[in-house]
Amino acid sequence: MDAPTRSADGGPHGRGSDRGWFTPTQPPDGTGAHAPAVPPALPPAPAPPPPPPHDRQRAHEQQQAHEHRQAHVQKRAQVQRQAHEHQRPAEPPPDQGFRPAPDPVPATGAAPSPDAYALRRTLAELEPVADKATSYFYALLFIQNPDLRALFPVAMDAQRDRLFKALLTAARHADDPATLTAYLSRLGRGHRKYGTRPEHYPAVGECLLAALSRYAPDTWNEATEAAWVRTYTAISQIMIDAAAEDEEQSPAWWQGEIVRHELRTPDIAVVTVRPDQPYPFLAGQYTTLETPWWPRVWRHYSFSAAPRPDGLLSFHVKAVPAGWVSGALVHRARPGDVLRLGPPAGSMIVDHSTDNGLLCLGGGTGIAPIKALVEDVAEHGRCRPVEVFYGARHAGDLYDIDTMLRLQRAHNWLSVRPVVSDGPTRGLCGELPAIVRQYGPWPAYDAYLSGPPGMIRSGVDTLVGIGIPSHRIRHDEIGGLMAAAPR
Ligand SMILES: NC(=O)C1=CN([C@@H]2O[C@H](COP(=O)(O)OP(=O)(O)OC[C@H]3O[C@@H](n4cnc5c(N)ncnc54)[C@H](O)[C@@H]3O)[C@@H](O)[C@H]2O)C=CC1
Repeated sequence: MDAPTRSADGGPHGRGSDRGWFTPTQPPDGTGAHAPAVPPALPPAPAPPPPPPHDRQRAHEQQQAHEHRQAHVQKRAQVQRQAHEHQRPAEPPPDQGFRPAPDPVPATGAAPSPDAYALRRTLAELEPVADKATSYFYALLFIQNPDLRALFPVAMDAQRDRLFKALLTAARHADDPATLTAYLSRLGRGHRKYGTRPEHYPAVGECLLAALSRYAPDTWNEATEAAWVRTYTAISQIMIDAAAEDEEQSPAWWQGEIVRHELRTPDIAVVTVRPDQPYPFLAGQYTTLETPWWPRVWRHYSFSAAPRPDGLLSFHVKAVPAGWVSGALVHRARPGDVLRLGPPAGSMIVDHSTDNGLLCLGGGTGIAPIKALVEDVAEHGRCRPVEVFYGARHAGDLYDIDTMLRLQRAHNWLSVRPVVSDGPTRGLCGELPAIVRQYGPWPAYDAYLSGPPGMIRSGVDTLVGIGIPSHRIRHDEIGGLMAAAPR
């Protein structure tokens, strides 16, 4: 496809005036301007002393063990750095819906840059016709680039417009380079599993601009177009750089063979898979899964166990009505079936630098990452109090209560309280947040919430209301959760 003749004379990320329309640069060397601000990697441990000559075999084994440990330490540091990026405050969720800012003034009250102002005007005008603009964007993209169609699911359901939404989300944060870089880097890494390549970006950019100019004609002019070109160029570059950097360290996806499939209730299964190569992650994180029956349809699930010596990964899946992936994973999947896994993500990880207690709220299958956090605390061997409130609508929905009570018996620092909201119970009855409030206050606790978006919202409000500062409350993004709701 020919490069358009639009100009891009520098932009919010300092692109030079000679850049023109988007042109991918070489993969970064790790020191590029777009490298996310992350903590430095752990320093390498000193090499072991040279072995006596008579013990070469043992020395060889020691050297291998040392290299293995080094690789493990570096990998863990990489995962921690990536998790750190997720912890940035105000990081935009990947799919927060097509809700352009109605007012082109940023929430901070600071005056927007001219580019950000132009972008927000376009988005405000686009809002009422967002659906039409999205449809037009994809129609144009696939007509002009038929080969790109294969990167998307056969049925373009809710996931269909993720790309467009993400671009618009990014555009909204044009004046916040740190947030934007963290968000886009993660997006770029995550796009590797879709087969996205640098040469796809100009094609997408062209169609994006065509859709914007068609559906926001009143605010579209040469200056606006130049602002969008600059922004899209910067967005693309950050994503490409992050993907290239990630490519040196991780595969685009992993394959995982199902080795165990336990149906815990008629619609909830615990699925255990063996990845085809080591899969580094931290307890509390989540991944994306694709089944063989619905190619290119990916859904998020949390790891329900901390990293294990045997490398197996487990997930709790609830089949929801009309849920393609969740239905297949619960009702169709069997040992021997092979899934694909994306990279790990998420910042709901244990802060091991403090001895604060952990107050955990797990609602429904949201108990999965909470169980992983408990195992993580147990592995670190520090006796921090951990209080788990495990909520379900009915007593029969507490499908993992036996496991949680077994953990409680094994660890005297752990307390597990089942809570039922809608049905008869001999135990605690009510909504999780209200029950947790009754047991408070929780002055020396960090809070971890996982479950339906409504539970997280009211849980956060309650916890803040009883004095837990918001920086000590962790949960996955609400917008991301809604997009991630098992289907
Ligand atoms: N499978 C996984 O790995 C993970 C799943 N999740 C999310 O957890 C949710 C689990 O869904 P279900 O098992 O169907 O749970 P559910 O809808 O049966 O509810 C579980 C608990 O949350 C409470 N709750 C629900 N809405 C509430 C609200 N608005 N305010 C206060 N409490 C509320 C219920 O009373 C119940 O105690 C899904 O949204 C899923 O996306 C979250 C993290 C991991």
